[in-house]
Amino acid sequence: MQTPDRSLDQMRDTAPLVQNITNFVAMNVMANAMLAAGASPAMVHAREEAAEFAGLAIALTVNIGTLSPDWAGAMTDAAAAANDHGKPWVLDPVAVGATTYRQTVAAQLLALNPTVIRGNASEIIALAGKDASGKGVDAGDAVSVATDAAAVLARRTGGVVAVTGQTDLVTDGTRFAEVQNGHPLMPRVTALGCSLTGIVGAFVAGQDPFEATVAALAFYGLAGERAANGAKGPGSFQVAFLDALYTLDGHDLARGARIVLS
Ligand SMILES: Nc1ncnc2c1ncn2[C@@H]1O[C@H](COP(=O)(O)OP(=O)(O)O)[C@@H](O)[C@H]1O
Ligand SMILES: Cc1ncsc1CCOP(=O)(O)O
Ligand SMILES: [Mg+2]
Repeated sequence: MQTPDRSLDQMRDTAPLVQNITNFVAMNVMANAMLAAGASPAMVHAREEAAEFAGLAIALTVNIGTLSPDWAGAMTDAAAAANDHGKPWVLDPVAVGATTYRQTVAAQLLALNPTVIRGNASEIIALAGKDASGKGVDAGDAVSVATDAAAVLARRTGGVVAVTGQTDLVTDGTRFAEVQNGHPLMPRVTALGCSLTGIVGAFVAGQDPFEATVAALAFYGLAGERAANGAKGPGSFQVAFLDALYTLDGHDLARGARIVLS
């Protein structure tokens, strides 16, 4: 398995162009997080150009946080184009369990076999068609409760599923990894899950999806730990978090990643 520090270095060496079709809340937060980490984000969602841009970008991320019909069409077009071009793409099924419309669009996206699905436990459980306890965009279920749903989705899509929360879980249906990095201030700042999806997109570009996803989660969680050191609350944490994504290097990650494989 490639070590997470090598994955980080490879991502930074290539500074991949990642197309993101994300939500209105996340757009700025996510672009800044991706830039700080060393990637090159582009938020491109018009249906007239989304698929064409997917051919230019190295990877695509799709997030259903503030969904509307026009955007949903751009999402399926871009994901299909990414598949046609052999580019990896990452699905963030924000609040999928909340409404029938989200479930319908998420099912269309799932049928396009995302390379990686990244969501909180309630989203992963709902996406697998089971009863979840999500509260809008926030999780109401523990990550451990989503293990079976994650494995089912991974086998169904042939991709990787990452369930995030207090301790993260990554699986490709066969391999499982627990990523123990992170800090409780992270879910107190909006769009940090969405931003992580963008970071995963940057790591999977040209890398093994399972290894790259594990590395991205460890890197992100460790940046959260570093940022929390000295933060007074969500406001100062958010600023320090951007700095930590920028300053954290391969040596820090090799020392600080807490990953358990099974
Ligand atoms: N209670 C927690 N303790 C430590 N890290 C957390 C906690 N909750 C979430 N995180 C971290 O926050 C990041 C975003 O995950 P999450 O909050 O699950 O996403 P979302 O915002 O989509 O619900 C991940 O890196 C995750 O590990
Ligand atoms: C608050 C909100 N409402 C619709 S999308 C969104 C952002 C959700 O971000 P995250 O899933 O990263 O917490
Ligand atoms: Mg989310």
